[in-house]
Amino acid sequence: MIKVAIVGGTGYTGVELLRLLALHPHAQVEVITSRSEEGVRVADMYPNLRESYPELVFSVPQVDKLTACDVVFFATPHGVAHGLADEILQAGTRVIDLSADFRLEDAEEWSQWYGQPHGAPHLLADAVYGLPEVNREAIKTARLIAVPGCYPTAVQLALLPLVEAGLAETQQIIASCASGVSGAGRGAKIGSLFCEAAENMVAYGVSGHRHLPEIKQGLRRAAGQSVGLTFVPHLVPMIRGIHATLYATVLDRSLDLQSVYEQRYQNEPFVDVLPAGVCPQTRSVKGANMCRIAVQRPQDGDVVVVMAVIDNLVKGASGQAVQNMNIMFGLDESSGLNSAALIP
Ligand SMILES: NC(=O)C1=CN([C@@H]2O[C@H](COP(=O)(O)OP(=O)(O)OC[C@H]3O[C@@H](n4cnc5c(N)ncnc54)[C@H](OP(=O)(O)O)[C@@H]3O)[C@@H](O)[C@H]2O)C=CC1
Ligand SMILES: CC(=O)N[C@@H](CCC(=O)OP(=O)(O)O)C(=O)O
Repeated sequence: MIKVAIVGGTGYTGVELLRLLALHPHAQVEVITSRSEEGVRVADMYPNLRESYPELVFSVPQVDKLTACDVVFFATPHGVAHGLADEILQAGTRVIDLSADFRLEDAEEWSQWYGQPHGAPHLLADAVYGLPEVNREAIKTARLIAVPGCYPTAVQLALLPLVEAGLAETQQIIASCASGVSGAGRGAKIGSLFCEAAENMVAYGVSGHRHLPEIKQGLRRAAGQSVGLTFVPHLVPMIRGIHATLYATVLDRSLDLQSVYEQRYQNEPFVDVLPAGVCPQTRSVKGANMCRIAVQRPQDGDVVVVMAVIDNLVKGASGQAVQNMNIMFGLDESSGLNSAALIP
């Protein structure tokens, strides 16, 4: 059994890790932290997990307890893993960070977008960007994983087949995306209140969202050159889900893009290219570690429209984190991750 610690167990991604790991045949959660809920039983805070974790209690983060485990997941706000990862790694425990702390290769760029100094630039060389569909080999031997952000997961998976093969113009790609409210975390914020978010749709971060440099970094690696991207996220009144719509100009209209996408992802357990003409729905991935993608070229024109959906808390965060753990520990990549989506 892999001994697991979760730092930040009361947040949405933390409890999603608990839910997924409860179904995992080769992992056991030994430590779960919360500073505000110290001493509270998981079973009392999350009754849906009563049978899975009857004894597990939230404790404050203590390095010796974390390093007694094989792997530590950070489901914490940005900057927390910077402060703790080094000591944990030095003790031989692996780290899977769901925050953005190690996603950008350039510490200076990170501090510009995140508004604080980078707390562990010396660890960046060890960090592997945990998008298995791109980095599977590097993940196998990694000690420190930077789990991609939710929007970056959907947008990159939607665009990779085009940019890797140089099939689209790469200077003016448009990403129009929508997220459910759980993407903003569990902390109280005006914008997450029911009366603000229900029956409403609003764009935000139009002048620059912190996921822009992460997406551009991934697309640059895939394309072998810098990519021009306009990224506009929206908040929509659902709890879970991301819907990404990408617009790009194809270089060759005669290409069968449906086949290109099907071939690129034919061996990927968690990417599903839908049949031609079918549009993906967020509810088809709710609770599942899956990205469903569709590609169309309306009216046989130059513009390709790619649509991708994920559950922000699963393939966009905790599910992808478990997928990384499976790869790092030499397990079947799908261990504990095969559940179907929840409908409705
Ligand atoms: N929500 C989403 O859809 C996604 C989130 N992410 C990222 O995952 C991370 C967690 O997100 P989410 O679950 O939404 O966040 P939440 O705000 O819901 O939860 C944050 C958790 O971190 C703990 N925490 C806060 N500050 C500290 C600290 N200084 N030291 C230790 N623990 C701390 C909190 O517990 P306590 O204060 O009691 O210790 C809480 O359990 C974030 O970096 C987020 O950006 C990534 C992809 C998607
Ligand atoms: C709806 C909403 O607020 N979404 C968050 C992104 C989700 C997320 O947590 O992404 P990270 O993993 O990069 O932190 C946002 O726009 O900042």
